[in-house]
Amino acid sequence: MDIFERFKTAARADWDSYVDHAFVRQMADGTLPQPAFREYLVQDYLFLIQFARANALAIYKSRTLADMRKAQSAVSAILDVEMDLHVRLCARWGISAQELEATPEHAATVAYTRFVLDRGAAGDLLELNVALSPCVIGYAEIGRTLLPKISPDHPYAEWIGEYGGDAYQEIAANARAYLDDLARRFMPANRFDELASLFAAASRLEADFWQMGLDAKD
Ligand SMILES: Cc1ncc(CO)c(N)n1
Repeated sequence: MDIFERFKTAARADWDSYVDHAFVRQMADGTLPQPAFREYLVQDYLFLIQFARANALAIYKSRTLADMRKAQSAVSAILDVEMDLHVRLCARWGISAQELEATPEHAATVAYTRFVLDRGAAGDLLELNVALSPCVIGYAEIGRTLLPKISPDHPYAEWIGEYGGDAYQEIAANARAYLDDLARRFMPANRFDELASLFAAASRLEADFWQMGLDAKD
C-alpha cells in the first residue's frame, strides 16, 4: 500500500465526503444546476492562482535540484496547461476573463488555499505535498470514476474529459509516486498520524469547496 492509500484509509470518511460529494454525483448524472457549476468555475480560477503559489512554495522548500524540478513541473502544469484549459472552459460557459479577474474569492476558496499555504509555510516539503495531494490526486480519481459513465453530449463532458483524460491521469500518477518517495525520505513512523489528519483536513476543505458551488444562488 502506498502512502496515499494509507492516508485515504486513515481519512476514509473525509475522503469520501470529498470525492463522493453531492456536487460530484449531480455532475455525474447531469442534474447539477448550471449556476452551481458556474460559481465553481469562477472560484476554481481563483483557486488555481493560489494553487500555483503553493507549488511555487514547494520550489522554495526544496533542498535538491531534483525536488525543485518536480515542483517546477507542477507549477508549469498549472500555469501553462490547466489554467488555459480552465479559462477556455469558462469562456464556453459565458464567463469572461474580466469577470474571472473581478470576482472576489469566496470564503471557502480562501479557507482551503490559505490553509495549504500556511501548513506549507510552517512545515517541510513533505507536509506541503500532503496538503496538496487531495487536490491533484482527488480530481484524477473523480475524473476516472466519472469518465466511463458519460456520453459526449453530457453537459459536463468537457470537465470530466479533462480530469479523466490520459494527460491529467499521468500528472496525478506522478504526483502520487512522488508523495510516496517524499514519505520514504522524510516520514518517520511517528509522523503518520499528524500527516493523516492534515490529509483529512485538506479533504474536508475540498468537500467545502464543492459545497460552495452547490450553495450558489443566482
Ligand atoms: C478545488 C480544486 N481542487 C483540485 C483541483 C485540481 O487541480 C482544482 N482544479 N480545484
